[in-house]
Amino acid sequence: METLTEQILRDTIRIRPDKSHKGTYGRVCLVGGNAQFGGAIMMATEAAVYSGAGLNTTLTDPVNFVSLHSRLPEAMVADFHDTEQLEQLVKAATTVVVGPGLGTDADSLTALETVFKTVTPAQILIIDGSAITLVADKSLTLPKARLVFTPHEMEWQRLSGIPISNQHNDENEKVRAELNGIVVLKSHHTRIYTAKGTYLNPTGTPAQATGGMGDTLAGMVGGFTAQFTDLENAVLAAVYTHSAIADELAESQYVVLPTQIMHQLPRFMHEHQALK
Ligand SMILES: NC(=O)C1=CN([C@@H]2O[C@H](COP(=O)(O)OP(=O)(O)OC[C@H]3O[C@@H](n4cnc5c(N)ncnc54)[C@H](O)[C@@H]3O)[C@@H](O)[C@H]2O)[C@@H](O)CC1
Ligand SMILES: Nc1ncnc2c1ncn2[C@@H]1O[C@H](COP(=O)(O)OP(=O)(O)O)[C@@H](O)[C@H]1O
Ligand SMILES: [Mg+2]
Repeated sequence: METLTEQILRDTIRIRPDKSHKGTYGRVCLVGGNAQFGGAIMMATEAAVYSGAGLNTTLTDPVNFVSLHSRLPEAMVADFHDTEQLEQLVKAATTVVVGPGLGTDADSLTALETVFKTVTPAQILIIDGSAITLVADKSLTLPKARLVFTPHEMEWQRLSGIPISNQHNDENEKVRAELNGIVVLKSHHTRIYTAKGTYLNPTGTPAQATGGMGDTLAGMVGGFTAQFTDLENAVLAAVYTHSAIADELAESQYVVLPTQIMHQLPRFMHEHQALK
């Protein structure tokens, strides 16, 4: 297992060429946020926007439209119950993030199944939170796409069948290979399983142990993968950055809020950008 270093930032975060526009930096489509968990998709969306994704559209329950827009006018919104619109927006995306605050009721399942039916092999699909729980509970067939799973240990237990106490590298890698994607197994020592290798994230702090922290990471993975070309590096850099910013803030804070992390992204990415 390789331990990540700051090098992953220089390998991934690019100095932007002058000759570029919003279309250059990818389209993220985020699906989630039922009436109970609107905050989750708002945090994921805000994290994608602050990561620098060029265009961001959020499909959520309409009860979340006003609150999302009032804090984040940069994002576009649509109703996740509208299957036709969901299909259109998924088709247009570079990266789709599904699951933060999606919930597990019949409407949530319909939205997830529509995403799975619509996404194509060239597209990146980040499967987080409730979407992981639904895949496990309903034994859903995964689509052919560039898949990235972001489970915490309990979600990984549901999806992989491996109890938390037995989540060792060999067992985890075996299930990752079956899933045919990248797995970000989140914990106090997050490990990332890819076809090329297994990585340990050395950054992170218990000050991060608060609701919405993973929703924020899912949005960042969305933003990074939509704009940086190497999928594996983009995922690794997002995981490293999320917790490295938390470490900085935890030097003077008892708890670090997800919204504080995302607001540091433009500054942190500026400090770590590099030429190819
Ligand atoms: N503000 C919001 O709207 C929030 C919405 N959320 C959404 O709520 C839905 C349910 O997700 P939850 O994760 O809360 O519920 P889950 O039921 O999926 O998992 C939480 C349970 O897993 C246990 N657990 C064991 N190991 C863990 C680990 N390493 N990390 C985290 N939990 C671990 C926890 O103790 C807890 O009992 C998701 O869609 C999620 O996105 C949450 O992210 C919380 C914030
Ligand atoms: N003690 C800890 N040390 C380091 N990172 C932590 C710790 N506790 C939680 N985290 C991080 O916080 C995030 C929690 O994700 P998740 O449980 O999905 O949150 P939520 O669904 O509430 O948004 C993960 O990135 C995890 O690595
Ligand atoms: Mg989560």
